[in-house]
Amino acid sequence: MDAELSNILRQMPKAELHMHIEGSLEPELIFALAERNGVSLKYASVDELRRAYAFKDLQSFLDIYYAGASVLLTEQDFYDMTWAYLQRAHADNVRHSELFFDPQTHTERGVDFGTVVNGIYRATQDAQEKWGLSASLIMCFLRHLSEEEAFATLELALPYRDKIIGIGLDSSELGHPPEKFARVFARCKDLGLHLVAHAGEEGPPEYIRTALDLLQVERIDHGVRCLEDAELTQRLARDRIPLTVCPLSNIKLRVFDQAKDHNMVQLLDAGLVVTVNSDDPAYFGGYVNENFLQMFAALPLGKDHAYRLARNSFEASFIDQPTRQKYLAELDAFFGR
Ligand code: HPA
Ligand SMILES: [Zn+2]
Repeated sequence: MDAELSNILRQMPKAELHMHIEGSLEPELIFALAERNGVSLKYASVDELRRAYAFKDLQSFLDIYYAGASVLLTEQDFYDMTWAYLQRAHADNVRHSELFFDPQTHTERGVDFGTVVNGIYRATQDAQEKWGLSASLIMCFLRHLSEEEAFATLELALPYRDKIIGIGLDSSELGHPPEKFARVFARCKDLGLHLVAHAGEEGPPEYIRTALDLLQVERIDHGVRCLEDAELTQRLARDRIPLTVCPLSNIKLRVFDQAKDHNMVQLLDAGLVVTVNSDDPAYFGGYVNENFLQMFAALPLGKDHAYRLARNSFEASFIDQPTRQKYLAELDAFFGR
């Protein structure tokens, strides 16, 4: 890739819409927090932990991801993790980020819901103040747990309603279809929360359709398997339902073998509102710019695609209209449009 294009990808303003904050926990920070909190890990060193990051599918990743999150206990831990991510996002010229968090991973271990939200939220406020980087929180339900447990988590979240912009659905996709959570998503919609769900990462296109029809989500996280269903693909394009695609995640979790096999170009050619995101950057080999760089190096993508992907990221976001217009104006100026 030529230097001009790689500079454009690095420097263009962008939004990140699919990033699990627990997936930004770098091995060094896992070890530092384990020591600070007296938590023992089954890995002897940072290197040994990093060597375990050879995944064969989503579940083999999730097992390690939940083990890594076990070092998080105090509000300061959640703050430090979030601050480390926001610094990297700022360095990648991310202007706006929507962060997923998984409260059940922590409340199950006896960590208070408020400890989780307050630590993450305080870091987002500091990023706003320091750099003007806007960030908001999307609370995910773990789909391998029951709908009843999701309802209980929603109850815990109600006192923090003003700190949460939306609801997502993550963890093991196969065998846990969207309809399992139809009622709790309906309740979240009544509360005025934005709705998204992981669908069509490992699961079939049918899960994308049921996420739209039964959960009424506004965006699909991943969604790369939509192309197996032409009618669904047309619907996503016509209704401008954004897909938050995570290229390095897809490769690490064996959804595609290599970067050159990714279907990003086909998704764009189908007229879909594609965005590029890092998913779990500490585990998958890079933050958002690295995802752009590796896709553009491997696929026939150029400057116009860069503009379109950055534009999509702001259009697909849940930011207020004046802020969106401000970011889009900055983007147009950057590209001289
Ligand atoms: O990519 C993912 N898929 C499902 N659940 C997750 N939780 C963190 N990352 C992921
Ligand atoms: Zn994800």
